[in-house]
Amino acid sequence: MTSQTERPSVRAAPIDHQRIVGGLQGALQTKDQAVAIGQELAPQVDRIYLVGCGAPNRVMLTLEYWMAHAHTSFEVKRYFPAEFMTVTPRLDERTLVVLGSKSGTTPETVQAAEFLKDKPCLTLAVTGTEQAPLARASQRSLLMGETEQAHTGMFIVLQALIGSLLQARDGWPLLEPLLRSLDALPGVLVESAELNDRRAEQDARTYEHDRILYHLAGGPMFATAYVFGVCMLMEMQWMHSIPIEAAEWFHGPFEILDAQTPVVLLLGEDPSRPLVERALTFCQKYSARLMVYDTLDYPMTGVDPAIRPIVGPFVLQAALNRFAEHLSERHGHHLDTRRYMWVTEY
Ligand SMILES: N[C@@H]1[C@@H](O)[C@H](O)[C@@H](COP(=O)(O)O)O[C@@H]1O
Repeated sequence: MTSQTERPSVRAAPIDHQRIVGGLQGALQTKDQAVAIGQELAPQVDRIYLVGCGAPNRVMLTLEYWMAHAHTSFEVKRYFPAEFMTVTPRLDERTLVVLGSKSGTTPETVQAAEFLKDKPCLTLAVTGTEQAPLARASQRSLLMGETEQAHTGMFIVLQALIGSLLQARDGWPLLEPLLRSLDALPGVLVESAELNDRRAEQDARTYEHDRILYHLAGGPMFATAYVFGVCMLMEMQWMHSIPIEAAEWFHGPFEILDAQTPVVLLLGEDPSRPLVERALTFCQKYSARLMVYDTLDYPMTGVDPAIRPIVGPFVLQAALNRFAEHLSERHGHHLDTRRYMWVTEY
């Protein structure tokens, strides 16, 4: 670790209201098209495969969770693109394959779309622009535009699509409050980042020298444990940072906990909350080095109460982004620095 005087000048990016809200306008406009495609495809499709790497795959995890919870009559399965091509699941004319990639250039995701070209199924890409290789290789696309906010943008578009499919096919009653709440989400991200900034800075000071962090979450909130733990701290800070499902905590992982072990616990308002609360009670007994982030602490202005559990993972993500920004400043390690990804052959 470099000392204060030698530390390279990396600064936590300020919270830029216009960049966040402006960066999500493309996704908000496209969500109406996503709803229309959902209504059109609902009677034509029986199986939905959700295919993406990294963060898009975890956005899809939240969709898969809510579709199971709604007792959907669709068969739904989520895949990593590389695995999707080796498993080659059933693909027929009543199969919809949704491929998500923020950049639209991730090789495995583009290869999966190419692989599907001579199959009878429907393909739908969710990505930035129509020039993206993924959009070119897919039959249809939902586009978010060029944006730094593609993570939440992908959620907005995919959740609108899935909400519409669920309403048309299974009579899901929450589409209208969902769409209203998605309109409010960009402002909520700014609100949540601002609300957490001071605490995030304090947490970054407290945990600056820790190189190992565990993240505990359940249900759809596991997406946030993964994106924060792996995409942000492992990939962007080179920390040993491990997300664990709360439902699995008592089946091995809890043996690692001692009084020095830092754990980030993420609590949402979805049905998995009691699983995380049980893990929290245990952690409080054996360690004082816990960071508890709870969506109940966030007002989510403009979000319908019934939709809070659905958007909760993205609200905590916005709050935790501040923690990553402040850690990057204290580590002198910019969030864009990679040693292998996009730099070497792999
Ligand atoms: N942290 C994310 C990864 O999770 C993701 O795999 C990669 C490619 O993502 P995409 O296919 O959305 O462009 O981008 C970032 O590095």
